[in-house]
Amino acid sequence: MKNAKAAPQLLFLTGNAGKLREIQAALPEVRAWDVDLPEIQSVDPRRVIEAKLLEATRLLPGQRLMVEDTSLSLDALGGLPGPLIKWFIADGSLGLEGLADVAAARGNLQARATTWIGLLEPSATGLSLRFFEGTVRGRIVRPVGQSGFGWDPIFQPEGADKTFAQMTPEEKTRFSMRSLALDALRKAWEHG
Ligand SMILES: O=P(O)(O)OP(=O)(O)OP(=O)(O)OC[C@H]1O[C@@H](n2cnc3c(O)ncnc32)[C@H](O)[C@@H]1O
Repeated sequence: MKNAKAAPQLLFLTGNAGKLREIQAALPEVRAWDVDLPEIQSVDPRRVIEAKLLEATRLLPGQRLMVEDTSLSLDALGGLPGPLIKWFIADGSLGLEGLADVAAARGNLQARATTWIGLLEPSATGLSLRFFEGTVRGRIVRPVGQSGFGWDPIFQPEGADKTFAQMTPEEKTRFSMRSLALDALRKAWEHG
């Protein structure tokens, strides 16, 4: 089995149940580690991921660790909020409606969603850190749909006529940035 060496101790550092569900659907051997680590602020997700992984491996040396960062970038805002999306859609902030309003008011609905996965593994020479990325383009629409999580209700990926939140989990998997990042990771595993 190609993934045999991935089992069973790949720890996914996350407190997000939606992300965990989707990652485990693709990689059932992944276990969650919901640890509260300081998160540096940067518009480069790789820097945020790397800092988290290095802190985590200090706490739990010798483990294979995974961190994932998913961002939503609006062309109407020059690529923001990107990795800061969580704060834009938090309660009391702009929210999904507000983001959709901004995109519509600026006359540009184009957006891209990107998942970065960082993998930190013990290696013969110390630690190996690898990144895997997946991006899909789409458009921002008024919130619609009940499934999924986060900003799923306002993102309609290219090639689909509904938002992630209107899709079944299988449909979202077919269109999602996370699937592309996971494909890249699996390819790297297959090639050793
Ligand atoms: O503990 P971690 O894994 O860091 O979880 P998080 O919720 O902080 O995760 P991110 O920074 O990657 O996510 C930024 C925001 O984007 C949301 N999000 C992540 N993946 C998503 C997806 O596939 N669809 C919709 N929203 C998503 C997520 O709920 C956050 O509000």
